[in-house]
Amino acid sequence: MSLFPMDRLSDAASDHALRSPLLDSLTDAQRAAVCHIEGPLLILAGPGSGKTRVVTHRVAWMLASGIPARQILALTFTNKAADEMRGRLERLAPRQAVWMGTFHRFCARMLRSYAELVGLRENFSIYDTDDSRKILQIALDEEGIDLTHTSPDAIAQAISWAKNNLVTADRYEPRRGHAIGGIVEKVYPTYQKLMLRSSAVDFDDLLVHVAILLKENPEVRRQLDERYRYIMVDEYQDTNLAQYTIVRALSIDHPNLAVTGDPDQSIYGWRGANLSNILEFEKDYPKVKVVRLEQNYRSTKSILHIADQLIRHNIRRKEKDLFTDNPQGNRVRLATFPTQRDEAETIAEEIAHEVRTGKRRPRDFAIFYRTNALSRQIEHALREQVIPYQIVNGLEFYQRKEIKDVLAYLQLVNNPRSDAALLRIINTPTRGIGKSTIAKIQEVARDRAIPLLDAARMAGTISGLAKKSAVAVAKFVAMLDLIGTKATAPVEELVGYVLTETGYREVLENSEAEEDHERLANLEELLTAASEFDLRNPGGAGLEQFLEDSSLVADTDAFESDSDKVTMMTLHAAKGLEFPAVYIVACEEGLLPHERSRRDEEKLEEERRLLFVGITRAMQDLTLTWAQYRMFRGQQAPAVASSFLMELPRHEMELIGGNMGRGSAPRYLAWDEESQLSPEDDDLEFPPREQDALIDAPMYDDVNQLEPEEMQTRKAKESKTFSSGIVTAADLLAGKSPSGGISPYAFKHGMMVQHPEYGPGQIVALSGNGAKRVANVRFMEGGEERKFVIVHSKLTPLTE
Ligand SMILES: Nc1ncnc2c1ncn2[C@@H]1O[C@H](COP(=O)(O)OP(=O)(O)OP(=O)(O)O)[C@@H](O)[C@H]1O
Ligand SMILES: [Mg+2]
Repeated sequence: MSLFPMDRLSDAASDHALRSPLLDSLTDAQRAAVCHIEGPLLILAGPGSGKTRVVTHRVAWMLASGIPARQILALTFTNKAADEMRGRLERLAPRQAVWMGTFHRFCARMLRSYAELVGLRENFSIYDTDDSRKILQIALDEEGIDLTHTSPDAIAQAISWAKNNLVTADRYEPRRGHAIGGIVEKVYPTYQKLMLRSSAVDFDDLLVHVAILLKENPEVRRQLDERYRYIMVDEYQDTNLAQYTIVRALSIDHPNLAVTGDPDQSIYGWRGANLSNILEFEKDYPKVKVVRLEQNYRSTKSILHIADQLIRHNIRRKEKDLFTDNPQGNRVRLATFPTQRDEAETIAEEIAHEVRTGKRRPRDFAIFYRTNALSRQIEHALREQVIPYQIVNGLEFYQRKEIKDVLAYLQLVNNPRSDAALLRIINTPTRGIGKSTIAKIQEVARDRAIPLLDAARMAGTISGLAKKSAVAVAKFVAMLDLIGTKATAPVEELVGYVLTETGYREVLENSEAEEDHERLANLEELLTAASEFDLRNPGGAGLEQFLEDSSLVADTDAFESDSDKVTMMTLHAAKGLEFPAVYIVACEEGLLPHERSRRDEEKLEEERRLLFVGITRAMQDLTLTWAQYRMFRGQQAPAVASSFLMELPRHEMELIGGNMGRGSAPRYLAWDEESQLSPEDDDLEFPPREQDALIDAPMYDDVNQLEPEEMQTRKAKESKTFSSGIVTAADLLAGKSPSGGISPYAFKHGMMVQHPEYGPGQIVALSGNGAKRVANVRFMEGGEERKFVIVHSKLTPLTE
């Protein structure tokens, strides 16, 4: 590319900078950041201000300045972000081998070179959550721990938390009062031991191993610091201690570290991200140049204003001003729906309408939600409208059973020590190796501290093992060895071989079941993925890389930015992206903010940032929605509008009940004028956040997990339930429940209440969720205590 003649750059860089077309499209502040190459740099700025754009341009600028591509490292939070950056860079400076990718990918790559230094083999496996849970279970069994009061998930999370904070197994000390600490203390070292024995790592290990590697091997650290002289980290606000340590270790001799971040968009605290990493950057690197970007290029004034009003409610933040020269745009919409079904169907109809009238294309739309389970109903509605959509959750494909099975065979070929892989397929497809046989093999492995496959090889000599079983195991081992002979074949060939040799394909082909046909189709898709991989890696012997790629598919990877489809994703996955029209659904208490944050102000602030991230993805149109009833564990439960909605300047928004207008006809309820709040209603008090009674809002993670038949009955129930109590949006926003009473969450412990028959009393206990929320009231007269299901009761509060 001849845009930036190198010889003119060195001395008169800034002069040249003003003339380079590469820099033309940047503001002064952005240009200052792009051209600051030597020394630490902190780009601190709000959403849509061009941080990511600066990183990309900066890479192009460095290349133009003569810095070799191999010295540049750009770390992103998601593969998607890296892909996008690569795409942008390709346009600015084609065919340059700059390393761009996620921390996890970078660490996987480092570990391949230095595996032995951390006790792994070069061909180590990367276990996904499923596989690591299997190992955790073995560790629990080995330690003889029976989980009664906690779950493997909770233990796994505690271990993950420790790892992200670089607390290794030998240094783990349970916190006082931490209920599961004692279990973690026992099981964490065993889990690690088993992982090493399998020559496997979990996602967190990738980071921890590299952080420790750099800490304990000064020479390696020095070499890598030398190699990666220019490092950039986008979304730095979401780095955890392990990531921080890695970046820091690589920027000591060459402190050319540029990070971008927005503390208001820090949304991974629950995973150990540490906001102080960005806030203390200036302390770590006293000579840092700080660049602030204040202009937003993404959103309309309306959208930006709403975002700003929301985030102001966070106390733990530095205030910053963001402005935009973009037009005012449409008002942000706040829509209330009777049920989740209405919500889904109306959104789908509206999108269909805009697509059919040629106003927008499917890819202009994005729908965000707090948890994945919320997507099902919307998917259904979009399918009904024949609108193409993609769910951005790459795990989906690689999490499918048949895919994981076949990958497990490949994993064993690549790393015969992989116990999780062996356990997965030793009897899949069924080949007469039962549970007790597997248990015996496990016993031998444990006693001799050897991998399961090695124990399986000894089947003939294992005492107490029936001859038939021993033969089955021997056959299995022989088959694996046979597949192993193809290890260096192109991956597509190897996959095909596995499908035939194991009988996997045959079993599915002979099956009448529809789902087995679907499985076959998925395996065809895997073959396609393998052949594409082979094309990209013509050298062959790419099995290890293929496995690495498929296990590092994070949930934002499946995003196809070029395809013309509506995008559906969680708010977490939406980070860094932008769309012309955005819907954020299910803005309800218990969901957003999530139930988990209910008693923790810091977590609540993180939830608010999450909504802030969602809002600031929108370029032109933004709609926030909630439904008065949502299905929860098969029951329609009354929902309560998110307290965050109450923090928005509703008089500046378009408030809609049920029907969202814009061309589509009202479908469900004739919401009248009343349902729209007027500016004076702004002082309506919706259940104050701090109150205790705002608890127990249901968790919706398992909403929509129902079987189709069940769905039918539920739907019938749903419409029945709903018709029994319709209230206006205004009522609901005011905190009134569908029964016409006050929201069950407006009652708190100790509150004085009035009952028409029993007179005044005090709430002495509260329990249950939503429609089943119960208050125990002790009445003044006679001191009698009575229980009430709040939504059906005639209780009214006497005190606020
Ligand atoms: N100087 C500019 N001129 C024109 N468009 C710009 C400029 N700077 C940024 N943009 C555009 O604004 C949008 C937002 O930029 P970008 O994604 O880099 O912001 P960001 O700060 O990384 O946002 P986020 O915090 O959400 O990740 C992009 O479409 C980008 O191309
Ligand atoms: Mg960005």
